[in-house]
Amino acid sequence: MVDAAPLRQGVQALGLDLTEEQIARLLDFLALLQKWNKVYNLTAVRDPQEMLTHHLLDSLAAVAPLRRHLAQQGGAGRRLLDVGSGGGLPGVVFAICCPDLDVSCVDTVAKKAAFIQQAAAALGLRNLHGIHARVETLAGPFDVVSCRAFASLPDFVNWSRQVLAPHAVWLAMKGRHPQDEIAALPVGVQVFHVEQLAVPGLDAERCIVWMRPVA
Ligand SMILES: C[S@@+](CC[C@H](N)C(=O)[O-])C[C@H]1O[C@@H](n2cnc3c(N)ncnc32)[C@H](O)[C@@H]1O
Repeated sequence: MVDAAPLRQGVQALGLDLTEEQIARLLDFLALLQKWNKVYNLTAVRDPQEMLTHHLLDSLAAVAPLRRHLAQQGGAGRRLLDVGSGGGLPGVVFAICCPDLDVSCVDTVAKKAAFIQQAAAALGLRNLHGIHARVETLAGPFDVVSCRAFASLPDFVNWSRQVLAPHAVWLAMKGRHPQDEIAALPVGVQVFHVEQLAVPGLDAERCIVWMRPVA
């Protein structure tokens, strides 16, 4: 089991405002991930401390930028699609931290989508859904389409373009600034912000590439 203290410290370092219930849900999610990873092979990361930094805090680093974007868009009832979500990263973390956001996690692997459904029930998250499909086959509309450790930026936008609502954006979590991938983006996709992230306890470069379609 992971102790709550390092998570609390990380959340504080990120300047995130989370309730006790949200902290408890994050810890419960980590416990579920550890338990079912042994059966389902959800992630290659097995060490509990590493799961905390490399998965939970890494995903939490994108929460403040996401909340800011949602606040700018205004209004509740927004829908996010997390593409190639695997064991639910960052989708489940977004669903816990943004209760007004409806989050769907899509993955081609059935047991991963089933795990998300199971996590939604176990954690009491009515705003979380697991979808077993290839993203290319989905229809939207979604207001935000996210991914982490998924594919190159050109593949990500080409495979998910059809699900975008009007004024929707892509939120791609990346390591180092992916200059080559940005240069290879198709015409009609604009990068409007590359936002650097600092993950507590992780000495690695992280960023969000924010993109939108342009006429
Ligand atoms: C490297 S994992 C990343 C998982 C998670 N996002 C993370 O950060 O830990 C990539 C995931 O994308 C899924 N995937 C690959 N191609 C896909 C597609 N076309 N549509 C949906 N999921 C896909 C794989 O099954 C895998 O679970």
